[in-house]
Amino acid sequence: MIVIAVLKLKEVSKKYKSQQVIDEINLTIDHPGIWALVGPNGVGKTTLLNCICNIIPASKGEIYLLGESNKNYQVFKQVSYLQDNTVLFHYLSGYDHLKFVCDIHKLSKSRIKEVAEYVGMDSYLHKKVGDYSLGMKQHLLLAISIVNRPKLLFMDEPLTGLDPSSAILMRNILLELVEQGTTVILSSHNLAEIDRVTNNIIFLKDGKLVEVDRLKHMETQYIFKLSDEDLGKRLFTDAGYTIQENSSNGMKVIMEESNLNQFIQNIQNSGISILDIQKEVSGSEELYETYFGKRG
Ligand SMILES: Nc1ncnc2c1ncn2[C@@H]1O[C@H](COP(=O)(O)OP(=O)(O)OP(=O)(O)O)[C@@H](O)[C@H]1O
Repeated sequence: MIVIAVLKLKEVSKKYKSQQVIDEINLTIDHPGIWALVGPNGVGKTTLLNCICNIIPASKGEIYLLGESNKNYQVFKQVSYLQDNTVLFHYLSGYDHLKFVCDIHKLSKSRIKEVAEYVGMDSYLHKKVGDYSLGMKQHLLLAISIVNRPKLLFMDEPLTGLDPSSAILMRNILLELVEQGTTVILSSHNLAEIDRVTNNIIFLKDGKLVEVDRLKHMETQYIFKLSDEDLGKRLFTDAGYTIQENSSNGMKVIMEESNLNQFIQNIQNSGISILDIQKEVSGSEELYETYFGKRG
């Protein structure tokens, strides 16, 4: 059986004058899920998404969406792209925008109300976009991008301006879309939120993509605060653990969860008390630091 890739990039490059932003990248995504495109400001995430969606032409290479070339505009019946809010018209209402998109996709007007309710913007649907807040515009962009129930959805910084409850709503909507078979590729700087929705991270660095399965890099660290630090240090070293950090919070060690109880026993048998134990699971933030160095 031939499996048609949801997204396929073949040797794609993009140059602005002499600046090589995307450099002969290859990528195949062949099953539904969420992929996060991550990299520092100015690295080329928007450029790449724009090339994929044929908003700007790639300088070189081939791009296939749902098995079709991105030059075949028909494919965009099933593909959506949530761009930044500069694509919105201030003098039109949310309803006007959605009506326009529904007309293009030949969807009935009832879908406008349905999607507005779904993303929580029904109370300001008829207001002019010029009077929207940043978060309200983001809700509208989300509504526009999902109104056609896309099979493939690209999102450039979808969390911009969202308050915590809107971010939770966005997360739930993304997870629901994936359950229904949609593939989502989103760029975001919000690594904590990315960790909540996916383990598939694609780093963009020096024009190249690095695909990472976060699960394979996840480490559990425990911070132990003990009544006797010197004896504690010796216990860790004797058991073969390296203390990663020693601060007023305690001593941080990488330890598999299955070894924790045994180690607690060792500590208790040695006669010292455990004042506190905290657990930390490394996420995209730590992975990001290995590729790009510490943030801020
Ligand atoms: N139209 C353009 N003409 C010339 N250079 C451009 C153009 N658009 C973007 N660039 C340059 O390409 C590089 C990548 O920009 P891009 O907006 O794709 O980065 P990004 O990763 O999306 O950044 P951010 O995280 O800040 O949104 C930057 O150096 C930018 O200055």
